[in-house]
Amino acid sequence: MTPDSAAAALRLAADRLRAAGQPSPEADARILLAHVLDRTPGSLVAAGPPAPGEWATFEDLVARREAGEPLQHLTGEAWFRTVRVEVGPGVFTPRPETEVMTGWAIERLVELQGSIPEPVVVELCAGSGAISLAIATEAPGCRQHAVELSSEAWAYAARNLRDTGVELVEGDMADAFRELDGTVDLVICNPPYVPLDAWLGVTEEVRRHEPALALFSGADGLGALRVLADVGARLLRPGGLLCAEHAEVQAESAPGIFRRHGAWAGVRDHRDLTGRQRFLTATRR
Ligand SMILES: C[S@@+](CC[C@H](N)C(=O)[O-])C[C@H]1O[C@@H](n2cnc3c(N)ncnc32)[C@H](O)[C@@H]1O
Repeated sequence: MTPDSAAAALRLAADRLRAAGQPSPEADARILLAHVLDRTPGSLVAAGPPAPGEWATFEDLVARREAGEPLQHLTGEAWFRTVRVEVGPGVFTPRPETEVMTGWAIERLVELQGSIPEPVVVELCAGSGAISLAIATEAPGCRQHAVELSSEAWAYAARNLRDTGVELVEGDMADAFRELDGTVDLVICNPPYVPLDAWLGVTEEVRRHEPALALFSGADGLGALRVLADVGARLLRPGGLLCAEHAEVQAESAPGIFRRHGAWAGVRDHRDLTGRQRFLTATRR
């Protein structure tokens, strides 16, 4: 039977999600009902009872969430800093920890715009394109390029970056943008980095629903970061900046790759909003 109010629908859904072991049952129920009713979660208090068709759709989404489908796959969207991106099966859902690294890049680009009219930016491992879209939105006026290896993920990025002017290429970062060698002002990358022995520490939801190509990169998880140290050195002009995300357990090993490389100066590691060491920055010598 259709519940007689939005509040009753939310209570029923939250009870089901709690019983299924979902960690945020109330928040998930609100986001799903808001999605079905095409409202913001904050405006649900003013919503009337769902119509029978809306209730059927909501129940279906709640059942899929009970079964462990990511919330963002059910709504088809994820928020990243100031932007919304389309996500779903086949593409990595952008994470809050990456927002801090992207903020570091945006601050540097805004500073650079004081002396360089159109800074050149390259994003490697673009996934949904969330990082490039945030840069295009928050530091407009840069000349932006992005590359993604997976054709499924590339298709999401192509939709998310349409109308931004970002040049988006499907391919391997190892060979990307050779025509820009030595001219780029900033390289940003959130590569795959989960060490294989951390596989069991990855939640079942992530293991089942995130593409393996987005997560893993060799036994120690550092394969893509080693490639990045070479590719960044090739692309950046002297004094150009690089930032790259890594796992907390790589707080020594990931910056170590750049310190030992020879092309990099000023290698530093940074913390995310929860205080964990999650991204490195370096300057091209
Ligand atoms: C952790 S995800 C990050 C996606 C996005 N930048 C973000 O922060 O949400 C890593 C991405 O790198 C892509 N990738 C893996 N190896 C790559 C390579 N050699 N060249 C380009 N992209 C690669 C994966 O397909 C995946 O989309």
